[in-house]
Amino acid sequence: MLDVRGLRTGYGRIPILNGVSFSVNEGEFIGILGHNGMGKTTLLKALMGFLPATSGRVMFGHDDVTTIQSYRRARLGLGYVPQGREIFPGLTVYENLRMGCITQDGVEGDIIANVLEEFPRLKPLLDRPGGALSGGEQQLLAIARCLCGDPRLVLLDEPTEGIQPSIIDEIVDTLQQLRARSGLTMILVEQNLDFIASLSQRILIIQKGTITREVAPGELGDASLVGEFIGIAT
Ligand SMILES: Nc1ncnc2c1ncn2[C@@H]1O[C@H](COP(=O)(O)OP(=O)(O)OP(=O)(O)O)[C@@H](O)[C@H]1O
Repeated sequence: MLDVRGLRTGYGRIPILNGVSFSVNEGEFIGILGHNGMGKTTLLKALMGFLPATSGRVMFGHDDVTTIQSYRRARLGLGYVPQGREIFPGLTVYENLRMGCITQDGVEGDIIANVLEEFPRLKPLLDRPGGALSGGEQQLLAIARCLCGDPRLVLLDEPTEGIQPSIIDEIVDTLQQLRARSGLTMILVEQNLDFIASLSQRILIIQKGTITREVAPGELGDASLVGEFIGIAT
């Protein structure tokens, strides 16, 4: 579904991604792990087209999306849930979901009702300002808003950051159900090893702007591997 070859990008003249190559099959959940500052968020931004590729190629299905604008990538089925969630705090939960429908031709109310079936916790909160939700509820809202755009591949950046454990479990359950029911594909950037291990089929390790290794979820229990390649204490 996604094939990335030799992708390079950076900020101004500072190179951050130095030739990233990997591929994702339809229905797969792929985790990306790495030290702080290794380029995980930069990779997701480059895949969405928020940062231009300086070289390399990104194929999404049969489409070469390397140079096309972000809104066209979204229309082709790429969805993005940014780090920090970036919901609209002054808009209600329902209005936030309406924003997610902007690229869609269907009936807005039907799209939102359909998505809310997977997010029962949001149903009683529809009239509440997004900024009045807890961090976990905001994360669920950000994922639900993304799904209103009917993505085939979702890029999810550090969804557990600053969120209490009970809602982290709920996010895991929600994403597992989505995978089972809708065959969603996902690239997940995370620092929470339990979270990434329970959702990912394969985990790619990013070091200094390249993918250096692929590990199975079970290998994240190996403290020496985690310390050497990921730098997170278990
Ligand atoms: N807007 C920017 N301008 C210049 N440099 C940036 C910018 N955003 C990020 N960087 C730098 O790019 C590098 C990669 O950042 P990135 O956010 O992709 O890392 P990350 O692996 O997602 O880290 P974290 O786990 O801390 O979110 C870092 O050195 C960072 O300081």
